[in-house]
Amino acid sequence: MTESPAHPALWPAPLASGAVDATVTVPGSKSVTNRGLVLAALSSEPGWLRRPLRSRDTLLMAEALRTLGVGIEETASSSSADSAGEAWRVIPAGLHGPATVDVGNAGTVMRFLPPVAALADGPIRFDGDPRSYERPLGGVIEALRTLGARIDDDNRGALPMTVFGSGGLDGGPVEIDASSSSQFVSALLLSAPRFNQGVEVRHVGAALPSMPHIRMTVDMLRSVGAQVDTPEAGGEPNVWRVTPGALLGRDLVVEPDLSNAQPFLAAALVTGGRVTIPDWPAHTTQPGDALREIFTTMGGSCELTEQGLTFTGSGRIHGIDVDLSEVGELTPGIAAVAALADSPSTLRGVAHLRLHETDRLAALTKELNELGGDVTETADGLHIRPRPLHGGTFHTYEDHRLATAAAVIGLAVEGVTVENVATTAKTLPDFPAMWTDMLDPAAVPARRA
Ligand SMILES: O=C(O)C1=C[C@@H](OP(=O)(O)O)[C@@H](O)[C@H](O)C1
Ligand SMILES: C=C(OP(=O)(O)O)C(=O)O
Repeated sequence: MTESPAHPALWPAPLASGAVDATVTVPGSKSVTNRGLVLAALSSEPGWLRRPLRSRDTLLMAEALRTLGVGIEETASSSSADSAGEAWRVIPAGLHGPATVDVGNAGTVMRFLPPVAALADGPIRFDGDPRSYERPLGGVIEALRTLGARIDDDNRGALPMTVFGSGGLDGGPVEIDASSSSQFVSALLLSAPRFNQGVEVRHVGAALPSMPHIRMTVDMLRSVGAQVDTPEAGGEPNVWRVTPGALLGRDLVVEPDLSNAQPFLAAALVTGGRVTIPDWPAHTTQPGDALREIFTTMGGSCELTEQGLTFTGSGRIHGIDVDLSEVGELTPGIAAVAALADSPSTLRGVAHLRLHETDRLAALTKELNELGGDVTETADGLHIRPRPLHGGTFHTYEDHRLATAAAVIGLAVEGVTVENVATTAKTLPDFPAMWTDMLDPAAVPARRA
């Protein structure tokens, strides 16, 4: 539905002239912002989101909630905790249809909002980018039907579709195969305090990916007063229960997006330099926190201080054999670094990436090989044997993480151009400028004047 840029430009990825040495302030987490918006919209009193991410995915979420009747005001923040000085004030209201929701290609919007729509009164139509029609949604649709919703999915198990909200949902027990996306489970849990009977979600089927994102859902639900039973807390494996009840309006400061910190940390690794990310949380459910260990194994070292996380490259990059099923969204950035390493890598546990923004395994294989790489797809990941790479056009398939991965390669390989770098707007609209600033921090005041 939303227009993509008509002629995606070619962006010459800058070659690093030496070791980077920069402090990079990374905007808020997509996953936290979009959960925070949904929970605030379902609360019984107004709340705040401070330092929210403003990117395509989060603006689509905010717009969709507004369309349903929720008040979301842009406001200068009064909190000293918010040095960015910006916040969203969310004012819950009755949820109404008819309405149309544009999900773009945001997994969080296309999965988290259908349960919200089932609580509205009136039909809510869901549509999005062509790729959104291909991304898995059937589990959410079937689960909502089991819980009492009426849904017309003309594409049978996918978008576009209409949820005929009836002002409430029975809820109760439901089985779901969420092996294609953890967001199925998160979606049902997030709205469940508002279901008449709450929910008992039982994942059946193959392994569930992205567990940290489910923990994020549970933590954020609890922080607004929801009662959630989890497998970790001594419950049954693969079963989550949410008790019905009112949610509190909270004041939430959104953490920096640690997965979006990845290309900048990778720059330190690839150039043997140093990058500091301020406000790196000491405790977090974000999967990006795993980069501390993964990139250290690949050749750097890191230190968490009051200034943030400082990652220092050693000048050597090592291959890695790693199961990324918990942190799948880090795969493109790890693959980029692995292609520049001094030994082969095996990335495992990420078959579900074939159904992300693009088929990430196929796209990484093709694009790295076209630059001279030697990458093969496995059933559930990639084998990457580093080779000397050459310049060329790196296609991004409207995938923000392909674009940032290409920029990492471009630091070390002359003549890499990135097709449609603007696709980074999905979660990081300022990426090209942030990248340039990182490479030449001394020139930032002049550039920004
Ligand atoms: O819940 C979330 O915020 C997310 C969960 C993960 O989805 P999958 O489980 O579909 O990989 C992740 O890849 C995505 O970027 C964000
Ligand atoms: C998989 C991703 O996004 P989405 O939320 O659209 O699933 C991602 O950001 O890597």
